[in-house]
Amino acid sequence: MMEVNAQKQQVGEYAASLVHADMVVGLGTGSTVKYFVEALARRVQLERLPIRGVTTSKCTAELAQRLGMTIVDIDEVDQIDLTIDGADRVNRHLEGIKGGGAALLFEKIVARNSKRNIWIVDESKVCDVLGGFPLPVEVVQYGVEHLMQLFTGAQLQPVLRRASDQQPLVTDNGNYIIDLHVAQINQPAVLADWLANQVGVVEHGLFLDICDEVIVGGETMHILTAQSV
Ligand SMILES: O=C[C@H](O)[C@H](O)[C@H](O)COP(=O)(O)O
Repeated sequence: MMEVNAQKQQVGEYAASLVHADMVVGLGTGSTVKYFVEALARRVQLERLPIRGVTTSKCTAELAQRLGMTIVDIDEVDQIDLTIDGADRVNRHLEGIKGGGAALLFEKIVARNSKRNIWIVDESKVCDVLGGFPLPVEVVQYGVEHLMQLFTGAQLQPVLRRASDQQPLVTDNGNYIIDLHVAQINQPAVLADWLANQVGVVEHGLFLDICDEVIVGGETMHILTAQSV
């Protein structure tokens, strides 16, 4: 089996080849997207590729700017042509769990405003039923303990995400993340609706009806589409 980082590099570099001149490109977040941004920045330099990027986190914005890419605010563009992002889990219906890197809110806003969304993943991320990775939920800080109790009562096994200093992790938007340790999410749409309706929840990491294609790394890199299900 091809090593995981090699797969991330493989799909990141392939995704960079999908970008064309004059595109507005959504730049996701994470260790897989890092390879994509680096490869795209090389194309920008070598080919003088005129593109503009919209970022999904401070981390990606810093990387892209350091590599010389032109970054614009999402409100400066009418639409994003193509967004390339990673995912923590994806099933064969192209539904995913995202937010392992705490960037789910901006990622979902960028995705919803993109004409086309492509995810790049190593093969360990593909599953039949979503699960096996905690589902991140971004919540406002105020009243977080009450949300924790609500989630506990709903058998969602919540854990407040902490930073390396053991303080609650604060997102780019000043919120907290609660990770729900659900072994299998059999009805993602039902859970997504329920989460979206809870006061204090800003956004959840279930990305449904968003992704158009998934590029999966491995010895035989392949592409999952809605048609291939
Ligand atoms: O918040 C982070 C994002 O949703 C990432 O795209 C996701 O966690 C995948 O990251 P990685 O490529 O590092 O596994």
